[in-house]
Amino acid sequence: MSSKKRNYIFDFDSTLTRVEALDVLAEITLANNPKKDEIIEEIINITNLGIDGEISFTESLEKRIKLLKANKSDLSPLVDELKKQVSSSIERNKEFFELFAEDIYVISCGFKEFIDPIVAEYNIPSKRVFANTFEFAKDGEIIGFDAGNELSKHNGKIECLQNLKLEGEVQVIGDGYSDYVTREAGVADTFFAYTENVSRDKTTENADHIAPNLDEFLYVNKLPRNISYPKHRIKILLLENVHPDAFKKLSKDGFTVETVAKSLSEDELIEKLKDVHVLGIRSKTQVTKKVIEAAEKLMVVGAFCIGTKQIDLETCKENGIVVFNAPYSNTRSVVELAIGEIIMLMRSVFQRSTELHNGQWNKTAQGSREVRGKKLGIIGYGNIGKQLSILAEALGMDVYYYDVEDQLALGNATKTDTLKELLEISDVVTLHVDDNAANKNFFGEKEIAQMKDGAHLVNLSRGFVVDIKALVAGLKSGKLAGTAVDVYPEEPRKNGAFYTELKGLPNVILTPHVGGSTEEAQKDIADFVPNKIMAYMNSGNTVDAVNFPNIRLPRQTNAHRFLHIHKNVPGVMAKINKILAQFDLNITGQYLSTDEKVGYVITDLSKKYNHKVITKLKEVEGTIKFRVLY
Ligand SMILES: NC(=O)c1ccc[n+]([C@@H]2O[C@H](COP(=O)([O-])OP(=O)(O)OC[C@H]3O[C@@H](n4cnc5c(N)ncnc54)[C@H](O)[C@@H]3O)[C@@H](O)[C@H]2O)c1
Ligand SMILES: O=C(O)[C@H](O)COP(=O)(O)O
Repeated sequence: MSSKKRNYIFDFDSTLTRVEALDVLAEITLANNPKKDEIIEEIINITNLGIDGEISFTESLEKRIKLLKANKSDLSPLVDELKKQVSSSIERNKEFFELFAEDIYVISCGFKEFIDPIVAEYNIPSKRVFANTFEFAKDGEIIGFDAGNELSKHNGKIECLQNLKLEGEVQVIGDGYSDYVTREAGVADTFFAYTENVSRDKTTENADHIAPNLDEFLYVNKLPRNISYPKHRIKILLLENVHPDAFKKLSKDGFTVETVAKSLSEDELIEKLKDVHVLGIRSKTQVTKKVIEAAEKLMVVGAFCIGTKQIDLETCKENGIVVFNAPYSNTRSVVELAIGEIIMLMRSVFQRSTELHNGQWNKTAQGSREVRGKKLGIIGYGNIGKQLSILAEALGMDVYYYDVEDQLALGNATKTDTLKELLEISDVVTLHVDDNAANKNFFGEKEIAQMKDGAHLVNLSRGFVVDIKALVAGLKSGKLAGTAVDVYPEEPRKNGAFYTELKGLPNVILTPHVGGSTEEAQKDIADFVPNKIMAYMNSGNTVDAVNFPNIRLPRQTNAHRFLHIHKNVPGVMAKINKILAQFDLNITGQYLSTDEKVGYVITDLSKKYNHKVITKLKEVEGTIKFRVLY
């Protein structure tokens, strides 16, 4: 903190509060006026013209007061309303106003009658509030304002500051013309454009700094604040058309979010991730070792899907990057598509449809069967396989399943001991194995040969699981009666041309990896993954992380939290605790979780401590990442 005396000059309307007070007063006074909306629009218009400097401020004030038709008795409800409308970041940093009470002034072109009671709650006495005052008629009607007050005039804040003759540096924080001209006029040293409630181009263009909230202002000035790091400084990049709800949710929480509709190549990703803290992807983006090692600021990767094999999870872990996914959100969508495709395949519906599209009527029952009573073989009885099992039974199918893990049979499903056994009896085989690399070409010539003649194969799992050449051969030879494929060994990064050897074969349903692409699934993912990201960024929680020791933390209240990620080698914890002891910290909680590679220790401590401890903790050999949260 600078030792030089500094004065902080706050604007009131749309800075300390979220609203323009006279607009709120209009809502009150015009509540029963049939022309209310028209008049309010006119008032807002006049307010903006004044704020932007398009008309003189005196003129704007005179016009508004005339339209308002307000009375003294309207001021009390106005104050009550304004109390509810204090800007969020001002509210959460009340402590700043207490600690720096002597240095804070409010200079406003609003009115002391409503400003004084609001800012009094922030420790700003009336004597440090400079604003206009109303003129009342005998019956209490507001008929004007004190025209002798400099703040009722054009450039009144400049004159007010000149008259104040403040010693030391003067910083002005506001959202409009009357604020930024103070710096131009030389009566303020620095102007902060305050954009938490409104952002005007002219104001931001004329600012030394743009402060999206008070957190940023306090951070830039190294002043005590309620949040360790302003959230808008944390950048989130969402790729691959992630549902817009994710953008909304993360932006609302204060993060700066950018979206890109497609996936990016390795080089593009490296370039883009230079200043990114959180990356959101779906199944296409390859987060390779090279990408991770170049992304120095990266803290979290959110897979807005189930699969995580596109991410080098180990390298992420070694670099202290936590990975989350959405293991359940799109499972129902996949199951519904699988059911639909099983029926379509067994009725040769796509074939009949293609014929008609080509102008050929082919009414036939050949190659068209009901699913009722047929045997469905599910390979991979996990989240998707199990749900499919239930729905298929509801349709009257006889369900068999094979899984490398011991899985409990749901409903009346029958477990087979071997894959061969399942293949030999099933009329339709459907693949729902996970995306682990060992499953590459898991289903090939041998497995197809073991299937019943005229059976069908469905693959909604991963493209590399099936040997496409063997599948094509199986279809061409007539061994298989049809197939539905949603996933391919190579998939393009964005929509456009695509080729597969399966193209043009009869009774083959091809879809472009849309098993999980439903509104419902994407919306659910856009809720689930951002919640995980926010829980980690805001409090350090790693519950459900796929590559990281899981810690569920209580919310910290009135404490600082040290989050230390380190290599899990002997002695690191001892060194950390030795440093904490040396600095005599008042520790209120400590949580540790490790795996064979990393340790994640969280220490909660009371707010007062020697900040040198942070440097010492960062210096501990084996430290991967360290951050402080409060
Ligand atoms: N097409 C899409 O849009 C889409 C959408 C969601 C999920 N998926 C994919 O679907 C697959 C299944 O997802 P899930 O959520 O059910 O996964 P899951 O992890 O819950 O279940 C997978 C099951 O497969 C079993 N398994 C793995 N390898 C096997 C093998 N060789 N033989 C037999 N069993 C094996 C596992 O033991 C596990 O029980 C994944 O590959 C996932 O990526 C695709
Ligand atoms: O892993 C998954 O959840 C599926 O493959 C869906 O991936 P997507 O989000 O890229 O459609």
